Amino acid sequence: MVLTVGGSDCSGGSGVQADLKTLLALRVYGASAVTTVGVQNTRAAATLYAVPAEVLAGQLTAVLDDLPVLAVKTGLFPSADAVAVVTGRARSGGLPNLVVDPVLPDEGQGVSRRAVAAALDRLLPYALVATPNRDEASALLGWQVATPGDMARAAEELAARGPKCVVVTGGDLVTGTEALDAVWAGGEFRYMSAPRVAARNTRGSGDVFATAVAARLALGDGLLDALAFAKGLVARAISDAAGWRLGVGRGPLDVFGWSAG
Ligand SMILES: Nc1ncnc2c1ncn2[C@@H]1O[C@H](COP(=O)(O)OP(=O)(O)O)[C@@H](O)[C@H]1O
Ligand SMILES: Cc1ncc(COP(=O)(O)OP(=O)(O)O)c(N)n1
Repeated sequence: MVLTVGGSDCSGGSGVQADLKTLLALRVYGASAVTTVGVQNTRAAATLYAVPAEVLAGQLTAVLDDLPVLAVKTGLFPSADAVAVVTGRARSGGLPNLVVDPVLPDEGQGVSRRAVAAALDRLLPYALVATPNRDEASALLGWQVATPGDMARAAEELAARGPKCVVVTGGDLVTGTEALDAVWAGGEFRYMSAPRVAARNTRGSGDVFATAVAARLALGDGLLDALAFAKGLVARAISDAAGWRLGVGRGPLDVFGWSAG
């Protein structure tokens, strides 16, 4: 089973809702610890209502002290304090196969994006895998990650901070026909590529990708196999959702493959 730690997206397209659906699609039991409640939909960015740090800590204890968690995935945190709760558990060795998707909140409403990024930097040493997109990698590193070459350099620099593997995802990088991710794993670099799907429904693609990695690790895959599986799943799920009209904005992925029949 996998524990996902992240924000609630009431519209169901990202956050813990996307994670739990992805786990279900992969026949992996999922538990969740909610860091923040997002009021959001396909049109509007989230207004976040943080769950108190002690409630987050209580959720982690309730799940980890009882259930056989084989991998943990983290997503959106509303504050540095919330990240610190998870880092505390990680430090005591309690978070197996930790996949950190360093989703950053928007600045404002008392939220400091910079403080959350700094706190995530302290969680990274405990991660087996980190999966920042270009924007998140830029915030963590303090320089602009723009080109595929930058993504490669960013993956290596972030790996030097502790994770065994870093995938800098390039979902928003339109440079041709491929959706390109930069992977640093086991001291070696490679690009991971799949045909770019021309689709508007890509909400939660980072969540689906990172959760699929955690799920496959929990099922016993090696690291590179888990990454390859997740890459294929996310491309297929974006493609299958291409005809969906769930909300007027950027809609969710078809993780179950319903459209494919
Ligand atoms: N249009 C697309 N076609 C195929 N793969 C995509 C597309 N958009 C994103 N991906 C893939 O989805 C995964 C998540 O990447 P990304 O969208 O960058 O994450 P995030 O949602 O965190 O910004 C990556 O493997 C990326 O290459
Ligand atoms: C609650 C919540 N909202 C938004 C996100 C971001 O999801 P992600 O997959 O990283 O990015 P998009 O593809 O939706 O831009 C989240 N993780 N949690």
